[in-house]
Amino acid sequence: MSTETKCNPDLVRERAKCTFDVNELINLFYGSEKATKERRHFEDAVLAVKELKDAIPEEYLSHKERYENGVRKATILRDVYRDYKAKHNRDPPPNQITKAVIKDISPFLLHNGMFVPTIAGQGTPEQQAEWLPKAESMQIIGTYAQTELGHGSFIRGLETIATYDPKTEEFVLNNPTLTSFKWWPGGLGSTVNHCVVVAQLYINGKSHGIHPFIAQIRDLDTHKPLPGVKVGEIGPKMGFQTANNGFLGFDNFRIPRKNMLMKNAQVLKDGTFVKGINEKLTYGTMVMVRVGIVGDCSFYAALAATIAVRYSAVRHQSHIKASEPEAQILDYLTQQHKLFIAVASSHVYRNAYLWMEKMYTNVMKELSQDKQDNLPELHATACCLKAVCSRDAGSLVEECRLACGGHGYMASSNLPLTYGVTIAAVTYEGERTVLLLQTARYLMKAWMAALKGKVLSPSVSYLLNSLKESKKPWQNTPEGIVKGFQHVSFGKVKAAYETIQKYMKQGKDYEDAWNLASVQLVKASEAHSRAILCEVSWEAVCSSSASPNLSRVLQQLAQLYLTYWTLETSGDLLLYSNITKDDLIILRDKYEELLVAIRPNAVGLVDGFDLRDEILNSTLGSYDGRVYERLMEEALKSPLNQETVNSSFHKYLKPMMEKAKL
Ligand SMILES: CCCCCCCC/C=C\CCCCCCC/C=C/C(=O)SCCNC(=O)CCNC(=O)[C@H](O)C(C)(C)COP(=O)(O)OP(=O)(O)OC[C@H]1O[C@@H](n2cnc3c(N)ncnc32)[C@H](O)[C@@H]1OP(=O)(O)O
Ligand SMILES: Cc1cc2nc3c(=O)[nH]c(=O)nc-3n(C[C@H](O)[C@H](O)[C@H](O)COP(=O)(O)OP(=O)(O)OC[C@H]3O[C@@H](n4cnc5c(N)ncnc54)[C@H](O)[C@@H]3O)c2cc1C
Repeated sequence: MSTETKCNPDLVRERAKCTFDVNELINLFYGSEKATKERRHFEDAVLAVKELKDAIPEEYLSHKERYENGVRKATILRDVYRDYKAKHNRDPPPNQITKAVIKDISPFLLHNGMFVPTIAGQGTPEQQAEWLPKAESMQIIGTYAQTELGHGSFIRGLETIATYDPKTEEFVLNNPTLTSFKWWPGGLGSTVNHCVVVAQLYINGKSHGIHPFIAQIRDLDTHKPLPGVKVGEIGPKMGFQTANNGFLGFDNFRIPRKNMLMKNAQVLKDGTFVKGINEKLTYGTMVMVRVGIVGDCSFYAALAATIAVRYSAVRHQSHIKASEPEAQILDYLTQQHKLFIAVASSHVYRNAYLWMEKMYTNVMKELSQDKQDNLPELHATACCLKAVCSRDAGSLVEECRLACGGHGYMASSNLPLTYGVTIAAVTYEGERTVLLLQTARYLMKAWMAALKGKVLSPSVSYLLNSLKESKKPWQNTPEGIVKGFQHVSFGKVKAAYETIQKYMKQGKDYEDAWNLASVQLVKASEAHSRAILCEVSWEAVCSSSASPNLSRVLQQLAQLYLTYWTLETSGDLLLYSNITKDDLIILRDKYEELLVAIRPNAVGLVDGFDLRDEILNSTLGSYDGRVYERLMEEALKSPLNQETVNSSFHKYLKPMMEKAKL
């Protein structure tokens, strides 16, 4: 980090006010002092590579140049990872330094994030032994090709076909229609030479559902598409410009039998199909990534909050009191209302991610012992938390951007790109509504079990408690608020269930009744997610090992989250809990007190995310607060400022002005 001496004086004053030890917060957030040291050490190693620095901002490059620069940097970054591993005999610690290097999304994201994990998770030991060493060492580069032009959400409807030919012991891949073309996979456009292709398996004319296959699609030497492969890039998007998303179609393209990933289902040489213990295990990589996305949401909220809070400490505009100098915009309570929820939410998502990671690890361990009982709970929880955290994080990033006024609209603030990237997570890895409806299926089953007095899984056991406690008075404490959210979820689950029953009594079948109740079902899932986020995050701060000074601030943040959402969803609470109008007025006052209490620590709290200037990549958010200098320095990099008079003056403007004189 930069030294205090060069800092903007407002930021120096802000840091002097901080009531807790920022380093303690950093170590707590990232796990330990050792983890912080190792992460910083690795980040230093990456940033020391001169070739990774961009000569001009990415925005001035063409689509093609941006991609090529992205690949160039991704390969150098990969070398740094490899060297670290060779030297330390372990992978680099979790870090976000890719953001400092690639800025947008790496063309290798899908290779590392889904191709390798799918081989590891869906391959037999022999298949892992064949492909993992090559994939991990980047001798082959791959992606996860599932979505098609016609189908993304409903994957049982995928149209890519893999027909088994027992004579040659091969699968024949085909994309018979335009809508069957793979569309979206990252890196597919021009980067990868392999992919996991998810396709409908046909044996002797019989369909056996969707399965993952490994296909080599480009020649390893020439990189030309192999015969029978049509592949390309899908073009510019809201973000993800360097992710190199592509399309792919096969025409009688043959792959050997061993290329079907067969940890779950298998196809024997003679074409016998052997079912796996649970066909949904084929969807395993998606579950893992959904868990990871909750962690990503924490990062994006932290990044946007760091930029907006630091900028708001530096920016002065208007007066709170006419007799006093222009105020730091951070002193306006409205600004605190916009920003502190992003700081608090980042901590909430982080704690939710750590909690989900544990659940994921336990279930994977159980699955390795053929125990599947907790898989439905994992799937349902990963779906709704991914859905709610990504939508909220997108809104928080956008609110941070708006809170920076005009300068937040500048690409150099890095808030527009951050929004484009964050909001993509609402759609990828399962569209929000679709995932919330998956959770709703689980909630309906849980509710029916609750009605029968059965024991419920831990994440939904509150449904039983709420059933018993519905008469208890409201308590204006964090624990009381957590219970309140559980009551809301309980009420919405019950109402959605009863709506389905109502339609069925009117003669509708279950599917139609489900569709007619689906707005309520989605809202029940959202309420369930909020109840989990509130409970998990409150428990995490209460059980944290932080010092009293830090603990006080972390509790304030967690309470801010609880109170913010109580006020945002007061209608639901009035409907489904015993909260009163007077309780809400007390909580409104409490919320405002929390904003004021957090205010002196705002800069310390975002410093506690320990995001380097290179990761923030923002004129508004750097540690030293040289906002105006950086805005001007970046503007001067515009190609239009490299010449005093642009040729368009002589070509168009001057002739127009002269014509106007006639
Ligand atoms: C420990 C964690 C470590 C974390 C490490 C972090 C690493 C990664 C982190 C960061 C990111 C890196 C990568 C980012 C990638 C970004 C690029 C994006 C890539 C993509 O988008 S890939 C494509 C993603 N596509 C989707 O998500 C499709 C969404 N659709 C579906 O998943 C399914 O179609 C469906 C679930 C909506 C429905 O499936 P289906 O029709 O087959 O099922 P239903 O009939 O509805 O339900 C039947 C039954 O099955 C249960 N079920 C469904 N899915 C699962 C599952 N995955 N697991 C278990 N069970 C499942 C469902 O609940 C039903 O059960 P019941 O019948 O009700 O009992
Ligand atoms: C940036 C980005 C990167 C991606 N990367 C990859 C990748 O690497 N590999 C890959 O395979 N895919 C990738 N995808 C594709 C992504 O997984 C899909 O776009 C996503 O799963 C949503 O599917 P869809 O586009 O078919 O949306 P649709 O399902 O068509 O959604 C459109 C609307 O229909 C609604 N809808 C659909 N089904 C239902 C239902 N059953 N009930 C109620 N409403 C419904 C949705 O709620 C939504 O409002 C990527 C997408 C993006 C945006």
